[in-house]
Amino acid sequence: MTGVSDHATRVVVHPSAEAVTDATAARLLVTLIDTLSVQDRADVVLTGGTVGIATLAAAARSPLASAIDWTSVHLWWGDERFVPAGDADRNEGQAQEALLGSLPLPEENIHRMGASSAFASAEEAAAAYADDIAAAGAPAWDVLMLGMGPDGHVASLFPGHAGYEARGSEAIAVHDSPKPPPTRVSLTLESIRRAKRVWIVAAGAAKADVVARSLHGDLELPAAAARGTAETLWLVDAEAVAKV
Ligand SMILES: O=C(O)[C@H](O)[C@@H](O)[C@H](O)[C@H](O)COP(=O)(O)O
Repeated sequence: MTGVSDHATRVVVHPSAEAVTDATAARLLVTLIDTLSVQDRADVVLTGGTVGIATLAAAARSPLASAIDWTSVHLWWGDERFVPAGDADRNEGQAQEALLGSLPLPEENIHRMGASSAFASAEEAAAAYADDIAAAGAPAWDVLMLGMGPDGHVASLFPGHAGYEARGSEAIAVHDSPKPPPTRVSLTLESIRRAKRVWIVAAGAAKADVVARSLHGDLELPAAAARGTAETLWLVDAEAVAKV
């Protein structure tokens, strides 16, 4: 894909899931401090999932969070569950509770994907999100974090599903997701691959098979195709790399 460099994927192995989330939170906050020392604005794409949300909770506990000018940080999502606003399944609600609510973030910096209470279809929510991204100048995401499912999905791009192949748009509707809830909105692989830094966070033995397959370049798995233009990092625990 154009613009994607051929840098090697790097794997950082931590001793436990907790160490993954603590270290990823610290890495995110330091990267934001660094980024905002050389540019006016940073665009970060968040992920749902256990590890992703625990990372945000770890960031909330970190003293580094107070060293960041949050008015210059814009937050986006890699995917969202198409359920009503306020539903406990919403990735943005979980992120709000874990971190966003404790930060001095202007509301206009929080780019949530649409909920089913606001949009008639996931297609409309995806189109509105693509418009939001275009209005922001289609940023090269400074950091894009992705959780990974035990099937090798990232965001809501699932192996063998049409969404993984989608081209020509920033965001898509996903139906019949193998992971509930079934209807979702996701960034496309194209949008993901515009990121400067892609960080895949994963912990636990249930991920060991797909971590090994992804790192061997098995492109049936969306996780293997998610790469940044400057950096592709796997931030994992020892159990998740046991089969590499
Ligand atoms: O909407 C979602 O469910 C997530 O965005 C999803 O892509 C998640 O990140 C992975 O499934 C990993 O989740 P765990 O960390 O809970 O295994």
